[in-house]
Parts: sequence; C-alpha cells; structure tokens
Amino acid sequence: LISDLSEAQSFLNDYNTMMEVVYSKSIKAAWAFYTNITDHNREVMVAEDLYSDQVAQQAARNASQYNLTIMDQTMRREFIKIMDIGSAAQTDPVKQTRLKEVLSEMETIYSTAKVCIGDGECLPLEPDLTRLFATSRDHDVLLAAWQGWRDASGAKMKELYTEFVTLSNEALAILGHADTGAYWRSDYDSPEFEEEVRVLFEQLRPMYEQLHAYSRRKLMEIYGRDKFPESGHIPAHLLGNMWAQEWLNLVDDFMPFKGKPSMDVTKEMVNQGYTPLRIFQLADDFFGSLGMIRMPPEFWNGSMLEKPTDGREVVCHASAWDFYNRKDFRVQQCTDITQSDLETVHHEMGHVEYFLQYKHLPLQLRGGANPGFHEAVGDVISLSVQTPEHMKSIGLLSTIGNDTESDINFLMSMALQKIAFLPFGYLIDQWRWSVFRGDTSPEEYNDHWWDLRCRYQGVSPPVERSSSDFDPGAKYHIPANTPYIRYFVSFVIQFQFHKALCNASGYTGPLHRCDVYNNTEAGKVLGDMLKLGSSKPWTFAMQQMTGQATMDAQPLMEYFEPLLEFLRRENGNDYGWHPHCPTFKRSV
Ligand SMILES: O=C(CCC(O)(O)[C@H](Cc1ccccc1)NC(=O)c1ccccc1)N[C@@H](Cc1ccccc1)C(=O)O
Ligand SMILES: [Zn+2]
Repeated sequence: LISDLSEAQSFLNDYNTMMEVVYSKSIKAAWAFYTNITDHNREVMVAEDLYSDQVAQQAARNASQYNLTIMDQTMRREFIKIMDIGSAAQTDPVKQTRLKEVLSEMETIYSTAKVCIGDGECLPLEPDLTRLFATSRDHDVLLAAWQGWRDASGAKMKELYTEFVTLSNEALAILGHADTGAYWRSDYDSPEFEEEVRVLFEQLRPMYEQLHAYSRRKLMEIYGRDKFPESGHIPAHLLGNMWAQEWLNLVDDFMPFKGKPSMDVTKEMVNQGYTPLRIFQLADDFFGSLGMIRMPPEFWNGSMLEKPTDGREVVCHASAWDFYNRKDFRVQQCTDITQSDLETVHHEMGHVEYFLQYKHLPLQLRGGANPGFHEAVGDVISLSVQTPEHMKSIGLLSTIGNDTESDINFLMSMALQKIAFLPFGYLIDQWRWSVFRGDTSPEEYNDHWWDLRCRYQGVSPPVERSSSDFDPGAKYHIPANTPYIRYFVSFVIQFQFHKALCNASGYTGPLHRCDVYNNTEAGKVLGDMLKLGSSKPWTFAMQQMTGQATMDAQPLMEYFEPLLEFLRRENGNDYGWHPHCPTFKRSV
C-alpha cells in the first residue's frame, strides 16, 4: 500500500480535475434528457453514464492502493467516498447497460403518463391532474383521476421494477453491501438508523392521529359518511393530493375558525399576476437578505422554470442540478402559480444554495451532511416565508390576526403540510427496504404497500386493488429510484434548524411565528453549516448548528403544541383507525 501522503494528495488533485470533466459531461447529458425526453437523448444519457461509471471504477481501484490509516479524517473520508461508487461497481457491461435502460424507461413511463377522460382529452400529472386534485370536490371525478393515474403509471412498470431490484442488488453486492437499502442507509453513518427513525415516528404518531381524526370528520361533512369505511381509514383520493401526502389544498374546508382571512395564498398569487420567474426571484431575495449566496447568472440563464409549451415531453417533477464544474447550477421545475409551488421553489433553491456554499470543496465532499440535510435547507427558509407576518410583508396576506383563533388557523395550514406528510415520508422506504432485503416478493409488492398505507397513514384504497397493480410506481421517487426517508428526516430536523436560526437572530416569541428574513446572524449560522458539505459526519454539523448532535422531534412538537391542544379538545375519543385495510364487499 502507498503510504506517502504527498502522493495521496496529488492523487486526489488529479481525481478532482478528471472527475469534474467526466461528471459534468454526464450530467449535461442527463439534463438534455430530463428537459427533452426522446429515445436519442435517453441513449446518449445511458452511454455517457456507462462511461463515467467506468472512469469511477478505475479511480476506485487506484484509490484502494493507498494506506488510509496514515491519513487525517477528511482525507480518509474522501478516499472512502471515491471507493464507494454504488451501482457503478457493476463490471458486467450487459447488466450495467440493462440497469440504466430499465431506470430510464421507468422514468419515461412516469413522466409521459397521461389520464384520458371522456372526450378524448388526456391529462398529464402537471399541471392538470395536480390542479384537479387541488380544486375538485367531486368524488367520482377524483376517483377516476386517482385510478387512471395508477393505471397509466405504476401498473405499466411492475415487471421493470422487479428486474431493477435484482440488478441493483447485484451491483451493490460487488461492494459488499447487503442490498440497495443497506447502501442507502449507510449515508446516515449509524447502524441504528432504522431504529432512530422508528422512534421519531412513534413520538410524532399521536399528533398525526389527531390531525387525521379532525380531517376525517371534516371530509365526512363534505362527502357523506357513506363514502368512508367502518375501519376509520380515509379513502386515498379525498385528501387534495394524488398521493395524500400533504393536505394543504383542503385548508379552506378545514379552517377551524371561519371568518378569518384564508391561509391559502394561491388566489392572491394569481390575482397579482405572479409568474414562475417572480417566485424564484422572491426566494433568491430571501437568501440574499440572510447575507447568503444569491443565484448566479448561469442559474437564471440555464434553468427550466416552467413547463415548455412547444410540445416537448419533459420530467416535470422538480429537481436541482449541480454540474460539478463550480459554474453551472440549475433548477428544473414545471412551476405552477400555487402556494404549494411557492414552497417547492424554496425547496429547490435550498438545494442550489447548498451547491453554492460547498462548491469550493473537493468533488467527493460536495454533498449534504446527510441526505436529510439537503432536503431541509429550502424548507427551513420556507418556515419563515409562510408566517403571516412574512406573507403580509410581501403583500400576499392582507391582515394578520394575532388572536388565538387566527393562530390556530395558521397552525392548521402548516400542519396540513408538515404533520400530514410524516407517515408518508416514513412508509415509502419501509416498503422499499423490505423489497430490497427480499422480505417482500413481487407478488406481495402491492399488498405490502397498502398494508403500510393503511397502518401508518390511515389511508385506504378507494377501489379494490389487484396484484397487477403497482401503486408504489405511481409516486415519482420509486421509478426515479430516489430514496425517500431523507424527507422524513428533513421534516424533523428542519424544525431543529428553524429553532437554531430563530435563537441566533435573537427572536424570543413562539417558534411558529418566527421569520428570520433580513437577519444575517441567522444567515451565518446556516451558511457555516452548509459550507461543511459532507466533509464531516452529520452529527458534527448538527452539533455546530443546534448545540446537539442528534435528530430531535421536540422543536417540531413545540411548534405545533397550540394546535395539538385544539385538536385533542375537538376530537375527544373519536380518533384512530384499524391497522388493517378495510375489505371490499364483493358485489354479489
Ligand atoms: O421530491 C421532492 C422535491 C424534489 C427534490 O428536490 O427533492 C429532488 C428529487 C430528485 C429528482 C431527480 C433526481 C433525484 C432527486 N431532489 C433534488 O433535486 C436533489 C436532491 C439532493 C441533492 C441535489 C438535488 N419532494 C418530495 C417530498 C416533499 C418535500 C418538501 C415538501 C413537500 C414534499 C415530494 O414531492 O414527494
Ligand atoms: Zn429536494
């Protein structure tokens, strides 16, 4: 083994120079495919990816010649990341090509899926089906869209997904990973990670149960009790979202105290002629106000901020892009003028702010402290932006009631985004981890999915499901093979971050009304954490920013404490649901 530190350092320098060129070429090919889905662009992307995998394999082989025991922590961390190349480890060209083709085929099916209704009109997910779920209160229309989407997306990729699982596990076994899920969890540096997230979920479950009970009662008033199963579940198509993952679109129906200003600023955004560009400029202004890095010219010139109107097929699910050349940073989003997309814009720009803050680091250390950190950055900013005070300051809210009732209304709108999401954020990778480790066979894919949905989310299928359905595939992150527990982690730690920024800014009021806009002390605390990238264990970054080294549900529960009291009073003993899905009475 090579035990010369200067030689190890020059290896790293050469590696960074070479891989910046190789990765940015590969990412440019991916961008071309995501922003114009054609067979040609897919083939180019697969070819470029195969090449960069081979270069990464060679670099990993070279890196394994060096003696890690004489290195400092950061250099060792860099070498370990260079050697842990994930699914790029597959040396069999046939299998490697097939793995990439299967993934790009599933991504294509999802991103081009449409639901054809009545008069030959076929609706894509964005913006059409998304708007339908936000605005329609017609049970049958919602059911047709819900079922149609699953027939057009998930059902078409069940065999592909089965093949993907085998190929992915094989590739990762080459590096010694037990399965794909084990490899994904290794990003959190803790062998007890599964247990840690289970404990967090159990802590937050009572709060979710209270919101679920309140929501179920409100929905029964709208749709009639007969539309709900005896088991206590809420049918999955009635929650204002294709996956029932956030319920903000129901805020006007769920508002506890009527006669107060609506918390849904979508109408106001449309009335004021908001454009996608203006929403991005608003988010950019917030980062600037914190003394953080604004989006560079390349961002504004290179991004795709709205769905093209030239008939091109694109991946509409939002994404942020680091071209790993320290110059090109972009967002791709089919931005609609809605409050939900106002959040997503901040979410995506949070990723880019991270890119900008760590671009000085060696390539292998340009990542989140853990994947949950990367997902939390934009959402932390959004917690300030959504306060009534901030909404009023940007002219999207006319009056801010400071009375308790207005406060509860505001907390309800936040709970419909943040509390509603928790079981969904938790269960997706419970399903995937069990698939990757072989506990769930392809015949059981759909049943296990609904078992988790009924058990943890209290949501049930509105129509009977069959084994030819593949409902997990109807959610972007499954065909896109993007891990999901990162969002559950983010929804917990973003409140720890919010509390840290509010403390740093000298704010002493209730956490849910804190707005750190214009506060450069808060900006410094956040920026200093982002600058670490993945150069230190995430516990170090957490300790530096919040004063403790663990994930902690307490700030989230502190934020929602006033609402929880209200919900417990409202619900009394009428809350909860049967852990198993309701059975469908077979039509005789
Ligand atoms: O999926 C997203 C936002 C997209 C993204 O920014 O997380 C995106 C997903 C993605 C897309 C393509 C390839 C890989 C991942 N992630 C990024 O663009 C990203 C993530 C980490 C580093 C760099 C870029 N949000 C989740 C969860 C969520 C988060 C926040 C609010 C609501 C809902 C969802 O919509 O279900
Ligand atoms: Zn994200």
